[in-house]
Amino acid sequence: MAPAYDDDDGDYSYEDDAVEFQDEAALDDYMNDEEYELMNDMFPRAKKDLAEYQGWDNLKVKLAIFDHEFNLDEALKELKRDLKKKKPEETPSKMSALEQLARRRALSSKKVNATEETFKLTGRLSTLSTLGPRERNSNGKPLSSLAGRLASLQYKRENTSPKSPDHVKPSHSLASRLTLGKNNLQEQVESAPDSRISLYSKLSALRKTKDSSQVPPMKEPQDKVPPPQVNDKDHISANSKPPTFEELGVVFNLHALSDSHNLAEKSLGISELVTKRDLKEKTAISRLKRKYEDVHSPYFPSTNDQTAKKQASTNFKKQSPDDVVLEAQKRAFEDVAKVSKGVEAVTLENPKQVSDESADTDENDDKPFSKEPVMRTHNKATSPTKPKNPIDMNAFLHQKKPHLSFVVIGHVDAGKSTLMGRLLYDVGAVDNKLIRKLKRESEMIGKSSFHLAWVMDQTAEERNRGVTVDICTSDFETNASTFTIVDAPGHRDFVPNAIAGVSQVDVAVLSIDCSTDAFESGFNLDGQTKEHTILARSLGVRHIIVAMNKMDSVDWYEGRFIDIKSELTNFFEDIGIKSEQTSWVPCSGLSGEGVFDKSYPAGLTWYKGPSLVKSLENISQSLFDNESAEVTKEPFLFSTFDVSQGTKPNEAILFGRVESGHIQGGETVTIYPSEQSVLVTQILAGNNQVQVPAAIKGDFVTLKVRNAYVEDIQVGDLVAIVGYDIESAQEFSSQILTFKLDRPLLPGTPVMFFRGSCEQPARIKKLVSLVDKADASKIIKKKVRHLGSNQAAIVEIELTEKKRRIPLTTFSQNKRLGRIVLRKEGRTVAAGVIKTLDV
Ligand SMILES: Nc1nc2c(ncn2[C@@H]2O[C@H](COP(=O)(O)OP(=O)(O)OP(=O)(O)O)[C@@H](O)[C@H]2O)c(=O)[nH]1
Repeated sequence: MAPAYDDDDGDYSYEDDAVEFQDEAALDDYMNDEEYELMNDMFPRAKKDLAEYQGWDNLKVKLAIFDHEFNLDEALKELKRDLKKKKPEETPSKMSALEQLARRRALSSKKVNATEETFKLTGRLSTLSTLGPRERNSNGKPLSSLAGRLASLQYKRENTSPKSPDHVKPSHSLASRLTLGKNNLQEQVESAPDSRISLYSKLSALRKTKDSSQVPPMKEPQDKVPPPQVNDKDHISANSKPPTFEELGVVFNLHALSDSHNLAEKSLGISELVTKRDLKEKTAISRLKRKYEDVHSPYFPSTNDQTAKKQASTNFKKQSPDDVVLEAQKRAFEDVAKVSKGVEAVTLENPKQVSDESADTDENDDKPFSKEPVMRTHNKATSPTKPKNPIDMNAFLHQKKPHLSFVVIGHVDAGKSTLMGRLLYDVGAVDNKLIRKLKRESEMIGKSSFHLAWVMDQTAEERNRGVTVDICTSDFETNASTFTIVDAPGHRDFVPNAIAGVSQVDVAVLSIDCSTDAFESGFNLDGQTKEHTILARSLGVRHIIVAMNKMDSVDWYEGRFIDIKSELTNFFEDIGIKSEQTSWVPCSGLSGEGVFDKSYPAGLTWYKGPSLVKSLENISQSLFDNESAEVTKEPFLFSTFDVSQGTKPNEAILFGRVESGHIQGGETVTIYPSEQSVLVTQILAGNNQVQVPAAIKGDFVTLKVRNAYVEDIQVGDLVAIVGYDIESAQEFSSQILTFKLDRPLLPGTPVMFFRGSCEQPARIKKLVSLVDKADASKIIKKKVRHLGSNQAAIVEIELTEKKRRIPLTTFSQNKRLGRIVLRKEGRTVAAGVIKTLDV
């Protein structure tokens, strides 16, 4: 029978002695915390002890331990009585010592040979000169794996070379790097001169038959090169030693590697190959194919077990979650590039010269778009409606806990998700059952340290709304405050999502990986620590809490904390973040010290400040104290992060953030730019979407509205109380500060415009003037031809998506909604504020 749950003390209680468990998960969930910990300690030991036995599974072993009340010896005794021993040949420990030695030697010599051969081949693929000789230890064993060396070479290239316009950066994961390398190799082979392609076409064709879904079809050379002739001299017998590429007469022309501009895109860096000598086609190709696949299999060096190897290779050939998102990003940028191409073709003097090809067309209308926006507007209400059950807002504010939204930013792998998973777990926002489930699932794929990071992902999956805005939010509560976490991905390719995330919050938690060398790689190289922080500053984040994370990995060493803090403080000063806007908390997301209430290790005496959660509570309270008075005076403004159709006709569900003022059920609001006035029927808040009587500035809520035309509402639309009009515009003047630029910004330069969750293709229409960075009212220069790095300027910006205007507010109207970010070719090029609309 199913275990019963005792709600009072949070423990499971036995209703019946004969409890049956269908699977391991059921037993895990049945145990209380203490039992679960004991089990986690004993179970691995039991498994080890039963290695020579067959016929057991995890549930059986766990049940035995559980039934013997965690007396491991007794449990094992009983299990061994019931189980059969494996046959001698299946038990390596039963082999004679000599046999074991012989087997080990045979295996290791096989592995060394394979690795050496692969290294020869790969060395040529990725240029030996760049990799350098492989470091070995005193026993002659390689110090780093081939895959590691390839990944590090790739990493160096990505981080030292300018990026080409449409470059989509590879995922940081090794698997993705190697997959990308494989694809780049393919692309380069496709562009190789026809006369040199014959061997490669064969390789490609072989690969294509095997994995047609992964590899794009190879272009056939225009003039086919006759197959290489085979003569006896060059005959390679099936029994001979596998040839190296030199023996096969194949060399790579590496001149493309010197082209530093394209280096980042070239991945493994092969541009051409030339067949020098003839070879026996069949044997050579099958060998090459094997080697090629081995080299490009991310799993190659790790195992000799063929089944495992095959399974792993198959798994790695599937698109990883990273790859799926990267692919979507790539498509999005391709669309932008298409639009930008059309935009570039337009001269400023004659903006209507959009070529027919690049002009956008409506699916239902074959005509190219006109300059006039295609947008349905509705009848805007002019008089407000009263709340259905009016409440006294002052009394409501008095009893309401302060609310704070924050984003977690930082370099890839800085431990952001783990930190948030830990935080949610420790404050009680996720239950034990979920954590145990995630632990089991992550252990199954050998990534047990990720189980806390999966907490954020898990909640994201459960909340469909994350899909549109590509960020996820999670609510939690402490005794003092309520919070909304906005999770921003660290990877460079997700910066647009990070912008959307950062622009929705009051505070940023900057996660810094304090482990040895990790901070440096996230900071000094082209990492996201700097870009995210600059974005946070540009988008009006009020306070940055620096979570000095992974301090457990440096034994809570104060010197490390001080070094990183001083380097970051200099950087903060450079970008105008004041010291009173920052707090510093040493912590470990993995083990929990410094996050909520887990105390620091006894040895850590140098930090006496608040934990991460306490720091968040302090800021939340002080912002609330300073601003709650304004809430009753400001007009209600709301930005939309997600829109869906309600269950009733003409009902829309809008998820977003209250940007100013307050709202109650029964009030009428207008949605811009479609100017449709709708009635707010319900306000829902929190992870459980509980109905609340009112929402105030800073709250993340869902508004159920009636009388809506859902098809005319989009992410990024603004909602305002009746009587407060919002302009919708396509052109505006802006005061911007440029970032580090590879190329100057010119009139006509296409950019991607970001305002909160709203993202639109745009272009710089006019450079009006250069202004003083400290005081924008001081004009330094008029008649500006281009903008370089780190310059402050007044510019006119034009949105190039003509079908729909977007609702805009100036900075003076709303400090948050008036902020913008401009990106170009995957890089943030400027940030600023909107000064005036429709210039
Ligand atoms: N020693 C130690 N390792 C940690 C800590 N926090 C995270 N890690 C490890 O660091 C790795 C990355 O952690 P994540 O939480 O996935 O990092 P992330 O910043 O969310 O990664 P992205 O979302 O890919 O940018 C995982 O292997 C974690 O187990 C910590 O406090 N101490």
